[in-house]
Amino acid sequence: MLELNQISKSYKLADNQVFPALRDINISFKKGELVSIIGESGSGKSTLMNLIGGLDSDFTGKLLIEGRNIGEFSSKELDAYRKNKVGFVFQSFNLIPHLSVLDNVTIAMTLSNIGKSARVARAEEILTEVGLKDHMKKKPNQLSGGQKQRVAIARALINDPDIIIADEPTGSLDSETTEQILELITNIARKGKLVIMVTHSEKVANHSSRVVKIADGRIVDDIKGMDIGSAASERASINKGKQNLSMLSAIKLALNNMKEKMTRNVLIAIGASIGITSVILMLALGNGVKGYVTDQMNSMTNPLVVEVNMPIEEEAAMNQNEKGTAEAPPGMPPMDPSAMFGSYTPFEQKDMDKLSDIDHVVEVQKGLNIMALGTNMIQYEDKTSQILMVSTLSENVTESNIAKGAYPEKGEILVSEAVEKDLGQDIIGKEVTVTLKLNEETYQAPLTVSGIYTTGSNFEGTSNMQIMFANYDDLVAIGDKHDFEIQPSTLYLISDDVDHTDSIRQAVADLGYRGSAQEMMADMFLSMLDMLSYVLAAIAAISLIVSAIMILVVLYISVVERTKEIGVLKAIGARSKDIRRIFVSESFLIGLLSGLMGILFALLAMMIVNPITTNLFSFNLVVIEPIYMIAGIVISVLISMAAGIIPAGMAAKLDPVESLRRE
Ligand SMILES: Nc1ncnc2c1ncn2[C@@H]1O[C@H](COP(=O)(O)OP(=O)(O)OP(=O)(O)O)[C@@H](O)[C@H]1O
Repeated sequence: MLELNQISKSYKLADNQVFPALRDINISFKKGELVSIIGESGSGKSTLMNLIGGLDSDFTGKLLIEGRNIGEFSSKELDAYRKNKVGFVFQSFNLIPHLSVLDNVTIAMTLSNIGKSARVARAEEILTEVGLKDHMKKKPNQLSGGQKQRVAIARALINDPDIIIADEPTGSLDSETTEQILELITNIARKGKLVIMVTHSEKVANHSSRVVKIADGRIVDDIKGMDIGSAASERASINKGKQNLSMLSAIKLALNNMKEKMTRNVLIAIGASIGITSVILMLALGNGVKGYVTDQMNSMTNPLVVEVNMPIEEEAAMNQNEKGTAEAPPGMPPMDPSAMFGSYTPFEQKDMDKLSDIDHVVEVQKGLNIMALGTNMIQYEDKTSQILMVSTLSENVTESNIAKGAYPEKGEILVSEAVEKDLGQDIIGKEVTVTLKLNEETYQAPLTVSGIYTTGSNFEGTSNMQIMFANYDDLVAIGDKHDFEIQPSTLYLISDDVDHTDSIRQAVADLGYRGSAQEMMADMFLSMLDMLSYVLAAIAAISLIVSAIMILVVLYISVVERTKEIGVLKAIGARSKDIRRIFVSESFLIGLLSGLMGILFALLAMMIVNPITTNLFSFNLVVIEPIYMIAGIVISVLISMAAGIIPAGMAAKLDPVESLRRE
């Protein structure tokens, strides 16, 4: 069944030296034998077992199993050989501490993706055989030494292998338990399996059917032992499973590993969640503020109207600055400094033609906006109000902007609350004297106040200013009276549909004209917000990098801690891929956990912050959309899995022989 031909094995040492551990081994084994390998410490017993067990295929000579040379096996064939043809029993049991007896025994079946019911059925059968049927649910540390070794034997037998390799199986047991375990092992051989066992104990060797002595890597003796007899061979009718560890089983195994180190994993997830929380909050904050600004814009302006101003000419701006009149008053957005009477660039017919040609524009209305300090005023009886802004009425001023009184007809004006304060409460319906400075000359005209204007928004700044709205035609008439032709400083394009307003606005910008001052302010505000988002994004990025490193370190530690377990899994037949899969699953789970925590913290922050901002500014600062939470989870999982690649690769690459040797 098993034949070793001219087997030699050397270990490479430093400085290109080699140490010959096995030299020219020639031996063959039959089914039903119980072979004891004896020899001094360091004689090469374990080395030989590793070769036979398929843990080490780096040797010279031929190691034939049923006529096929293990030395020529592909790594896939070698994995299958370990999984299905050999079973390992170790001196120190090497059970996986966080798995139950049942799971320890069936791990090889899990690695073959065999269903739970089949696994349990087979485990019951095999645990009954070793006398541990009632201990299936226990963890290894709840068992006695003898019981642990029985579990290990059950694990070795689970896939009904042809060969059992036992490295000092009784080395850690007292004499009574040794007897029981030996009986169990002898029984296995009797039923037709080949059992090869390393031992230091003569008593144990005496129980076997054959004793092979090794010294200095050579076989020095090969004698027949006692007759152990034979029993009917019972081949288990089990499905050995051609498949491999499924992702789901890998996640289950990973979950089990993680439960073992619960506190550590939760702490890591909390640490990693900080980055995720900041990502979600960053998005939610931007969303909240943008929503607020857009709302405010919509409440201040008519959604069908696009305001158009002439582009600011650098020179005009410079001149105005020198005159010192271009400074916007506090609380007011920066104004086009040229929009002063007599010095602004008016719209010409060709501008109007161009603008009215824009798709979906149904009408172009003319308007005038004059900002000045100390030149325009309204007088009523002995009271005077200095007007900062003289504007014409447009579709932008609607009924919602009328706080009191009525919308102005011809010959009427609308004044802001600040003007009302200057001129007295009873100003509505009264005729006032409006003084305007046009073209460096001062003109006066009597007009009637029809109502009080309000911005209807939270931008308190504008409602505290002295603003007057008049009909464009009235202003033109005042100009006409003095032979001064008024030309529009502002045009209002009326859209045929709310949905087309944005495209019109874009077309206006493309033609090189400016939008409204509010739009400019909102744009400025939004670009400031963008900057804030970048800062938050940088914080988030840094914390994500930190969490990636944290996860990497923790998984690295986990690999180091579980080196032996990885060796056991490999001996049982786990492929490198399976080991990687288990660790990648672990990083996936950490990522998932920290993503969920990140969402939780972001929601908590939202619940704390929003009531405060609602109270102060009547809007929700943090607006979390479901897509942000999904993004949080996805980012978290991706980062965690990326961090897991290195440790998982390390675990996958571990050499089973060395891992098993690890104390
Ligand atoms: N990875 C290695 N690198 C270098 N030398 C090694 C390595 N592993 C084993 N050896 C050497 O090979 C020889 C055989 O070792 P092996 O572990 O097979 O001995 P053993 O007979 O099983 O000993 P013991 O009974 O003490 O377990 C020893 O001299 C040991 O120092």
